This record gives sequence, structure tokens and C-alpha cells, in this order.
Amino acid sequence: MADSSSSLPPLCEKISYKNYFLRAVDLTILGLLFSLLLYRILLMNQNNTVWVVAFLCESCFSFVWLLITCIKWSPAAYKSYPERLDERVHDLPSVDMFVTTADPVREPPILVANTLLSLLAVNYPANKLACYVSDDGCSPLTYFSLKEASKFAKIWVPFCKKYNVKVRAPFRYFLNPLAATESSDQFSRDWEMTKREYEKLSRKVEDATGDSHWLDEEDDFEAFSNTKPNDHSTIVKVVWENKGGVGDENEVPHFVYISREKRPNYLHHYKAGAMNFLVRVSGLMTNAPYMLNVDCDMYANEADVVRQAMCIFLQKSINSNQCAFVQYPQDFYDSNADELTVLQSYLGQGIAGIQGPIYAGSGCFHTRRVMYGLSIDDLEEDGTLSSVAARKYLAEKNLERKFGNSKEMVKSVVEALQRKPNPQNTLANFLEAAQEVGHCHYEYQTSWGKTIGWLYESTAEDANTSIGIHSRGWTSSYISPEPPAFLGAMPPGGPDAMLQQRRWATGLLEVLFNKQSPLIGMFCRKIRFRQSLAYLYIFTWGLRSIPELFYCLLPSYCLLHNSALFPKGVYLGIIVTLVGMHCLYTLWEFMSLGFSVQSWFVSQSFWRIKTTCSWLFSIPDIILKLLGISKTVFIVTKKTMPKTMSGSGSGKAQREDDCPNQDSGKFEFDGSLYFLPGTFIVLVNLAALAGCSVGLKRLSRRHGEGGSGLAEACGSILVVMLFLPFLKGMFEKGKYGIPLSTISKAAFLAVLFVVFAL
Ligand SMILES: O=c1ccn([C@@H]2O[C@H](COP(=O)(O)OP(=O)(O)O[C@H]3O[C@H](CO)[C@@H](O)[C@H](O)[C@H]3O)[C@@H](O)[C@H]2O)c(=O)[nH]1
Repeated sequence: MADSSSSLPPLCEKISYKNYFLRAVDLTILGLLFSLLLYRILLMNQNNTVWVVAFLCESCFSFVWLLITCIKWSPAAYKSYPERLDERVHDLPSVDMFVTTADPVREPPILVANTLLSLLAVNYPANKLACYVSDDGCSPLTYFSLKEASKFAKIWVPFCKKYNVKVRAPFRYFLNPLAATESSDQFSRDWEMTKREYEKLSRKVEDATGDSHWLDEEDDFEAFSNTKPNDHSTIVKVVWENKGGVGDENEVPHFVYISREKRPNYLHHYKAGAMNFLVRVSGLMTNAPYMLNVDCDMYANEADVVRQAMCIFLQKSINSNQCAFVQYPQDFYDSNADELTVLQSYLGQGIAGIQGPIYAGSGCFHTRRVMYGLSIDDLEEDGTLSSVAARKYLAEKNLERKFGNSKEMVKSVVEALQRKPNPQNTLANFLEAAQEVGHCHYEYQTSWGKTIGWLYESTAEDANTSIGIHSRGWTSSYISPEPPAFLGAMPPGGPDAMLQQRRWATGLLEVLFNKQSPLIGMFCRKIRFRQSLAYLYIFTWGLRSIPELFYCLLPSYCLLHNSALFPKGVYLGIIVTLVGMHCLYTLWEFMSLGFSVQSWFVSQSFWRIKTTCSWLFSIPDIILKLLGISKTVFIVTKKTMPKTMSGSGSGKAQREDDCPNQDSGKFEFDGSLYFLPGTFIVLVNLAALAGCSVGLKRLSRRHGEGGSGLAEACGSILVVMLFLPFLKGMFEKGKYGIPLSTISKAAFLAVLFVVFAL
């Protein structure tokens, strides 16, 4: 394996991004927040309820900023040197790559096929790779598309490797016309031919999408007849086996399609359940020590992704055996997610500098042994199992109880735990065992989803699994190469984004209230204190909707009620400096990553909208779940294939070029409840501003000194600006317009609010 000679340059380096100036800014903002709180406390008995509400909201914001300051204190990331790998490592380890898909309508099969192709074509010996796609939709169309894609892979993979193609998802690659300068005759011919074949594949998939009935008549699709997505037996198909492969550039890695058994009365645990089935089937067939997991829309955008991750796992250093997973940031090929990109960059690097990044569900390489439940103390320094751990884990009875009673599965677990190389076996020999571990009762009374594999009990299976790993003392590593390692789709601002945000916020709250909660484990597990704070920051997203909502309403209430929200006189300077500094700081964060001022403003706006309109609903969701009244569900996010995309540049420039259409920045609406709070916020603030300008506050019950003034009016204007998409939506038609029913409901609530405030 890795050459341990310390005189050789390292495979990777940890880079610290500690910045004393930024620390000072963080602390100054914190200081200003605390001064504001102090000011409020000192004047508490001269003021009314508004003062108390404002104080409570600001206490929450101060607590969040305290968490942010702790998280960002010592940012770090890894830089890897994949070009050094070959001279240092003579026998690269195998990697099993997992793709999950669940719905052929919300997740177009051609998108999944592109993700598959990008993985099959990565720069890594093909005999060391296997790709497994789990289809929770049990869709013959998805299977057909992937099968066709695997045929095309025999042209695509050698083409990519021969010409060192940069972007290995064909739908991206072929949007770039053939450049006259780079085209030798041979290359042009190969390019044209490969493009033609890809177009054929796309057409076949498209035709099948229109009418897939003929699939039922083909033998290979028999397993799909009379199935429903939530009612069918296990299907395992070895679509392509790289028999006797030696890692030649023309070889295509193994590709296996799987769909676990589903029955209406069994819990199937959504993506986490699918991941655990992937772990079992791959354990039986290839049992690679490392596992890559991507969502079906997240294609590999950088051909060296696997090699880069291996640089981290294989670097011989004191801590090399402590790294449980390597997480790449989630990047997107549309510009709907700038704010997520910035959040990942700054907070991501902050967390990476503590115990390591949080597992984000996609673009992550896991070590199989850690997923089998090992703790950091179970290993010796050289990475072998300690004798105590060997006794604890390797007893057959224990293994069956934990991993289920498939003999083959138990054998593969023992081999994985002992890091024994996988004997080359024909994949088809394991079809029966794979069927067995796919039964919906297989996990019954085992540790799957409890202490082994991807953890259940939350729809945010990623964060839930992540805290489980860090609580057992493992570290993780963050690498953020340029161009981005993986790129995926993000729903545009609108109903799908709201649904996704609600699911995230609810899932995170589920972890806050389950036994993995950082509130319980902060002092007693092997997780570092600041890492617990980082989890606390993420898990409390949903709760932040309440102070945010109140704070959006307070300026309007104060204008109507004629009471003061903000300090008077020189003390107003605290608020002005605070808002100014925060704006400049966040603007700098955006601009230093190459984003525009407009993108910063849109992100600030989207943050307010998602908090008050979407995260808010996670609170009733979690209350109903905790009371046992309802369960949370995982509704798959709708993904669309971008209509027009240009260039195969890199990073942010690439993302900005790729705006699917001119309307991409526009917010979409429908009749769902998500849009009621936002419309209501805009209406009450407009009513307060209008009332203020016509002297409505003279009607107020409250008169005299200490009333509302310019500061409150500015606060209201700022809120309206942040909810600008809603203001525009009131005058637009179609999907960009707020439905009349929502406006009427919001107007009714706004009237009640005004009457209450006056
Ligand atoms: O029953 C299910 C539901 C979902 N999925 C797959 O899970 C993945 C993530 O689902 P998606 O709807 O795309 O969720 P997103 O909100 O887009 O994904 C983010 O949030 C999820 C957790 O909420 C993480 O698991 C993801 O990795 C992360 O990208 C997709 O590949 C789905 O096909 C399944 O396999 N089975």
C-alpha cells in the first residue's frame, strides 16, 4: 500500500485558514450584540412587551452568532496531490460507488444515467471500481436507461481516458462545441462518433419515457411486471461485470442495479434504508474498503475525485487511521444555491478545522469499517483491530445479531473488519445472497440503522449518521478542489425549494430531539465540544424561524403602535453599526468567492424567505412527531435537466454561465401554505409604512415620547426589500404570481394584525 518513507512529499496537506482580522470582526459583532442586549436589560422596566420580544429575539441571534464565532475560529481544509499517488501507492484500494434514485418522474433517468457515466469514467483503475445504483422507484424505465448507458459506457470511458476529457458527464461535455484548435483528425472523428452515440442514448431514453409498455414484453424486464414502487420483491441485476479486468483504460467498471424489497406495511427508511442495502450488496459482491456516495443528480465533475480522496486516506501520518470520511462540498450547476456555496465555504472550513466536516449526504467517501460501527478506540495505531475489539466484533453470534443472519454477509463483514483483500469472485455468484439481504424484514432486530450503516430516525440521515460517527471519536476531512468535484441540481426558488428546506429543517430537528442530540452528548461522548456546537448550530435551523418571523413583524407593529423598537440617540449607533458590519462582512464573503453584489442580496433575501416561510413548518412537524401523532416523510426533491448550458469552464464562472434561462432568478409561487407567512409579512409592513406616511399613528392608543420613528420605518423598508420576490409576486401572473387565495388569506390576517397593533 502506501510507501511510508517520510522523506517523500506528502499525499495531502492540511491547510489552516486562521485569520486574526476575521476573528476580530466576529468578536466585534458579538460585542455589539451583547451591548444591545445589555441596553435592553437596563431599560427593560421603562418599556413595553415589544421591548421584551425584541430582547428575546436578539438573544437568539446573539446565541447563533456565538456559535458561528466558535465554529469559524480555526478554519482548515485539505489539499491533495493526486499526481503523487502512483509513485507512492503501488496497489490502490478498491472503491464501491453508490448512486441512489427513487422516482423516475422527479429524477429524470437520463440525469441518473449521466451521473453513472461520470462515475464509471473517473481516473482510477477500472478493476478497482464498482458502481451500484439503488432504485427505490423500482422503475423499468430507470433500469432500461441505465442498461443502455452501460452499453454507451464502453465507448464513453475509453474516449474520456484517451483524450483526458475534463468533464465526464456527457450531457455537459457535448454542450461545448468541438473547438477547431484542439481537433486532430482522429479526435474529431472520435468526438463526432461519441456524440452521435450519446444522442442515440438520449433519444432511446426519451422514447421509452413516452411509451415504456414495450419494456414489459422483454424478458430482462420480467422482474418489474406487476410491481409498484412500494410493493415489490428485491431486484438485483448485474448489468456489467468487468470480468478478469486488469485496470486497462478501455475497461468499464462493474455496474449493478438494485432495488430492495418494499411492502406497504414495512418501514423502508427512505434514503438511509437504500444506503444500507447498497452497503450489504456491495459487501457481498466487491467489499471495497471505501465507499463513495452520491445523489442521482450529482455527477463527478472532476476526473480525479477518487484519487484525491485516496490521497487523504492513504497518507501515512499519526492520524491517518482516524479519518472516517472525506467530504467534498456540494456544488450546483445553477445559480440558485450561491448562499449554500458560501455557507459551505466559510462554515464548512470552520467545522473542518475542528473535528472535520459534517457528512452532507452526497459527494462523500466513507470507510466501510467505520460504517460497520467501529469506534476510534477499536483500532491499534497501525489500523488493525485491537484484541478487545476483535473479541467484541468478530464472534459469529454477535455478528449475526448485529448484521442479520446471512452467512455470506457475516463473512464479508469479518473480512472488511480485518481488512482482508476481497477474493476476485464472479458477481453473479452472490445474486441469491443479495436477494436475501434485500428482504424488508432482513434488518428486523439487527443493528442496521441503529448503530451500523446509515442511521434511521431522521429524514436528515446524513447529519444523523455524521454525528454518530464523530461521537465515536472519528475525524473527517474536507477537500474543495477547483473545478468542483461534484455538481448537481438545486430546485429554483419556489415550492420545490420550500419543500426541500422544510424537510431539511424537520430532519435536523429530529436529530436535535433524538438520542444522538448534541445537547445530550456534548460532554460525555468522544465528540469535541466545538464540534457539538457546530451540530447544534445546524440542528436548530428550524427553531430560528420563530425569532426571525417576530423580528420581521416588529418594525411594522411598532410603527402602528407608535412604540420604539430600536435604541434612541447615540445608542442607535449600536444597531446601525451592527447591521452595517454584518452586511459588509457577508458581502465580503460572497465577493471573495467571486459572486456579485446582486447574488449576495438575493441570498440574504432567500435566507429570510426560507426561514420564515419554510423552516417555520418544521416546528409543527416535529411537535406532531414528538407527540406520536404523525410521522415525518421524505419527499424526493424534483430535479430537472438544464435546458441550455454552455461552456465546460470551472467553478463559479461555470455556474453563472449555466443559468438555465433568463427567468432563473425569479421566484415561483403556488397555492401552498408556504407562501402565506411571506405575503403576510409584506402586507403588514406595507400597511405600517402607508399608515405612517398618512399619520395613522395618531390613531394609536400610545402617544408621546419614546414612540416609533425613522429607525422603525427603515426597519420596515428593509423587511419589504428582503421580501421583494413576494411584493413582485403580488403583481405577476402564472407561476411567478402569488395566487389570489393566498393574498386574500394574508390580507385578512394583516387586517387583524393592524387592528391588534393600533
Ligand atoms: O426514499 C428515498 C428517498 C430519497 N432517495 C434518494 O436520496 C437522494 C437525496 O434525496 P433528494 O430528494 O435529492 O434530497 P435533497 O434534498 O436534494 O438532498 C439533500 O438532503 C438529503 C437529506 O435530507 C441528503 O440525503 C442528500 O444527500 C442531500 O443532497 C436522492 O438521490 C434520492 O433518489 C432514495 O434513495 N430513497
